Amino acid sequence: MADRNDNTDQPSPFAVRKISWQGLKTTLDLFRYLKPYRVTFFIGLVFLALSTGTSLAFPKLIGSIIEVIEGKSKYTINQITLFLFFILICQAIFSYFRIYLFTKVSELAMTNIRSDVFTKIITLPIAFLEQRRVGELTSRITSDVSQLQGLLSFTLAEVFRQIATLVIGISILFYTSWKLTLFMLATFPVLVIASVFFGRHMRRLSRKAQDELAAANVVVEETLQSVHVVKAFTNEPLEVNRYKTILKRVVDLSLYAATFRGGFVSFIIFALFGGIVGVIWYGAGLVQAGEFGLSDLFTFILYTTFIGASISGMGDLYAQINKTIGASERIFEILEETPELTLESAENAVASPISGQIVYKDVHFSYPSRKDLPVLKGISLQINAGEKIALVGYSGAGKSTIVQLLMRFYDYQSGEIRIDGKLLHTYGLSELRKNIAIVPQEVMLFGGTIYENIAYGKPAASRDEIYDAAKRAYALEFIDSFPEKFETIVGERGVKLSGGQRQRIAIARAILKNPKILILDEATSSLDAESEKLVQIALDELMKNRTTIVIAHRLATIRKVDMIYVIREGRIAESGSHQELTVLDNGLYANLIKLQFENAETN
Ligand SMILES: Nc1ncnc2c1ncn2[C@@H]1O[C@H](COP(=O)(O)OP(=O)(O)OP(=O)(O)O)[C@@H](O)[C@H]1O
Repeated sequence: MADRNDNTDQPSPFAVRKISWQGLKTTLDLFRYLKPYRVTFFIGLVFLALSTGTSLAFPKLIGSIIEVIEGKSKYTINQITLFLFFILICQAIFSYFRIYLFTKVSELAMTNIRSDVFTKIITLPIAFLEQRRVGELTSRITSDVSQLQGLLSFTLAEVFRQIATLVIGISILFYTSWKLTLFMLATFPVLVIASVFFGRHMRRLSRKAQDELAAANVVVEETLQSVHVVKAFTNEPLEVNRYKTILKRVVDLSLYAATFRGGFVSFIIFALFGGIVGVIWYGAGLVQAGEFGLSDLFTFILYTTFIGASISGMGDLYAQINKTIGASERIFEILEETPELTLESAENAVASPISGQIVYKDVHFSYPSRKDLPVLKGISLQINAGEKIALVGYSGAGKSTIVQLLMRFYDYQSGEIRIDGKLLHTYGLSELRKNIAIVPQEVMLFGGTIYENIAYGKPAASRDEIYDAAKRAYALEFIDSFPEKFETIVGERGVKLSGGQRQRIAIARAILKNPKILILDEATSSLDAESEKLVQIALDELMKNRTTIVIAHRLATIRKVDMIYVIREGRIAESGSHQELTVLDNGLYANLIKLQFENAETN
């Protein structure tokens, strides 16, 4: 939990900024995802234009009814009302198709963006992914893409409608009476300036509140993730207080923002209606002077309301577009990264035919996130095909790092790693990794059935192969003890398997993968005697005929290996067989054995 508040160096997703051309270009670039659906999109645009047009016809038609009342029209009230209904029906139909088509296009395009972003994330090197928080990457796929979808399904239509309302509305008004239009327009600058000024300040405040809310969510997320730790330390009150403190900041900020929003809305209502009252006052004078018909005044007032509403909504649209640009940039950032492999190459990869001889020669390495800190300082070792070696040493010595380099999770800086005499990077990534299986310390089970979890080792495996793997991993006895057997759901929402059972699932996975090279990261926590025995037999079965590197914690495994390498501070301090190393005077291994395995030996 040490890194719970380390998000300070990440730019806030709600940071306030101006719309930049570069950002706008990025957003437009993402429009290429619309390309496959351009015909549907275009038809949607036509419906958008039609529905905007019909809604703009309303004020005119209502004006026409007044004309009938004034006796200045050649139509009857019924005729015009009928026409109004006709327009209403048209508008309903147009709006329906506009919404349906835009939603269809945006859903399809967003699905493509989401799967592209996910594909990119999953094919990026571990070094890149390690530097990001999981939550941050998830939010790119969820909220950032949703924001973009909002632009397509809603904001775009609104921008179009409001601009059309402004242009067409003001043109009709000029045509009706230029004097009154100029009078009306004179009241607008006040509205515009106020809405820009207040709008900017309010956005800043609401973004701060959103930031705080996001921080509050992080507390919930992290507390739930580490709920065992929280409860073990009886720190429930501490977590609740932490949450409450942030919530209070959210409320304070929101209330402060509300005073501005309240003031702003009041002002807008006052200014908008004040403007309308002004227009009525000036227009009524014109009607009295005979310069202007009553119906025209009616039409005029309705259009003015439309236009006023459009202008006051502009600030909101600006904010939406701004947010969308931010979201697009974050999506692009991921899409532009260079992946370590392509999905196609991974799909078509077959394990390169190797025998499994491994050579490390003077390998130096430091992690990309801590370049100045050498972790491996000249590792040299040789493992012949089918041999078993153990890496032992204190925590943090570099044992896991040695095997991570073999999987090419990271690239070493100098020295050489060869498999069957060929340099590691001459193998394709997937072809290499298909040759290696890892049984990790902490076995991760995916939500799903036991069957699916074993099949993870070889998704194309037949039922027989999976049963056989489970049998050879000594997992059948516990799988059969569940009523649903292989169909038992495990993972977050399913049955909780014990440490030993999880390990046997991992062993079954590895058996199914059938690799030439096996990496065994033994669990430090000991299992009960019965589980331990079963796991050990299963491991022995798995290690047969495979080059095996064990990160060893158990005496039972260490005794059986051909060679032990003792790692200290990134170097090989001692190497030899168990017998050779235990007799070394003041030897590191002898000490380790004494410390770690004293109990095991006496058992
Ligand atoms: N992803 C990483 N980024 C930066 N530093 C790392 C990373 N992983 C490990 N290290 C550092 O590299 C050093 C060696 O770690 P490594 O995990 O290889 O040790 P280990 O011998 O396997 O320890 P353990 O037995 O506890 O797993 C440690 O100092 C660790 O802090």
